Amino acid sequence: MASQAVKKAISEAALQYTKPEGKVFEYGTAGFRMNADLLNTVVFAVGLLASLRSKKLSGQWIGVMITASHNPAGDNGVKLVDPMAEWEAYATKLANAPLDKIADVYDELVKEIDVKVTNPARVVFARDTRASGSRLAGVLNAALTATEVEFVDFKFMTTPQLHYVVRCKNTLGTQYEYGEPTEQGYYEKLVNSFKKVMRGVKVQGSLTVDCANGVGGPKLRELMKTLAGIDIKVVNDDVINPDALNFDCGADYVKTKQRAPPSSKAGTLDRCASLDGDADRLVYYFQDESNVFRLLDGDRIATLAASFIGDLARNAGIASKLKIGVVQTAYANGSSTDYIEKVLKLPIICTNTGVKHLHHAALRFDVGVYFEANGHGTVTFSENALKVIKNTEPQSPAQQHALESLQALTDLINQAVGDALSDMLLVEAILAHKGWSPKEWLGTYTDLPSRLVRVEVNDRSIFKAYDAERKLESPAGLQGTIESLQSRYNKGRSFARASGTEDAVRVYAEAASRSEADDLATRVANAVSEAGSA
Ligand SMILES: CC(=O)N[C@H]1[C@@H](OP(=O)(O)O)O[C@H](CO)[C@@H](O)[C@@H]1O
Ligand SMILES: [Mg+2]
Repeated sequence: MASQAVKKAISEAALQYTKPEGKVFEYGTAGFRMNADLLNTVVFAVGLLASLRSKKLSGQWIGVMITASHNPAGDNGVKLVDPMAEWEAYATKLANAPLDKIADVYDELVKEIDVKVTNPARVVFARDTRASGSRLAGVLNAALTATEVEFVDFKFMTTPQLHYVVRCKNTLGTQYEYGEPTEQGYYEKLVNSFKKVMRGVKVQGSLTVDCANGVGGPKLRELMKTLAGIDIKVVNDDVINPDALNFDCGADYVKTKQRAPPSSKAGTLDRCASLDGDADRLVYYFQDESNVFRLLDGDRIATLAASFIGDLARNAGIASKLKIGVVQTAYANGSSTDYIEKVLKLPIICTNTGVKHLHHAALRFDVGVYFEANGHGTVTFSENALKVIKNTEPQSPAQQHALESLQALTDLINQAVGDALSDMLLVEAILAHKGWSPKEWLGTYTDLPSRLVRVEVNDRSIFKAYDAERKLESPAGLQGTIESLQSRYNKGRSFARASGTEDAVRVYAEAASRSEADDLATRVANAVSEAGSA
């Protein structure tokens, strides 16, 4: 049971805030995310939750990130750094508790989760550059203070930087020590490993990086202070104008609109990349000789990384000892799936949408390459993989070079979470090794034209998916309709699922030609709309 003093402190702190009337909160795929004005009590609840979670894990460091990623500047959000399926329900419960009862709900959870309240609790938190961030950090501070948590406020950080710090703090002094738990430690790890991976090769040409006017901008500039060997042109790094964030720029804009930010001045065949608002998503693109916009999305980064790591493993003579695999979602372009299976000859797991599902599945491989098509992703290395890479005795200089490159990759890649800055260095290193421009990268396979449509319905919860969200079990009959529609198109594939972050159903369709993909998407969207208004 929580002490009377703690309960009193929680009540007093909570009553400084006002709960938005009639609003029901739910912890979703991306934590809590909404208009920043509604978030005080939600952030307070997450502070209490972080305290419970840390105590439950005997004082392990828990990370809390205040961000709304690619959402408009007026939104904000909050999420815990570690994936926590069953804890989402506790988060929801605390967030919806009336403020005068929140200390009692906290206490009920202490009992329900069986938390030893005398355990220490430790939390680190950070925020992106949104104007509302400092107010919300203050709320979090109040919740952590009330529950007597030891905490560190890292101020501005990218989401992956906070993940990095959490992992470093929790592995300090163990055999899995991940690095120095500071922002500087993060840059040093990236810069040093990039240098090692780049031994003997050079990055060709420049890279223009659109930072979505978010926290990635200043952090990329910080990284560039010690990073050698790449000519990076930073654009859209205005964090002063509060409305600029994600406006007409950023990874989400580029992926959704399938075009470069209007402000882009990049020339033909120039390599460009975009980050999202909290720098955990990355996409590449360029303008080809016919001035056609060409996107290199998460599927492309996954195939590039899988092919490179596969080659290195073969050159290092350890391919038979490492199970390399790729994890995708239903949104992956069918051509990328084909390429992975038929050309790279690697196994694929398809999971539900949301990085936590992909990350979890990736851990089933020794080297698990996972990316969502929209650019969230990374590569995980198992304990066995790390051991094999470290302990194999090279029999030739070529083998030694491959082993050293693999070793450096395990440091360059942020294994805690998908990280746009780390992924960017990975892509740059691979292109340099392969001697590829983005054109050769694009040439590995041809994407099927695809279309993503958002359909608003009365109640999206009636759309229940299965088979990694590729099929619908309800509303009854809809799956049959979708299948009969897609069978009419050459290479037609379509599915519908309720979004986890927006009040809508998403429809995806791909087919052999642009007009077929559009047509299939429209027809399935109509069927969804009809089923959703019944
Ligand atoms: C099709 C799509 O891009 N869906 C996104 C989106 O999820 P939805 O559940 O589709 O709203 O937001 C998630 C969180 O950022 C991200 O992981 C996911 O990839
Ligand atoms: Mg993001």
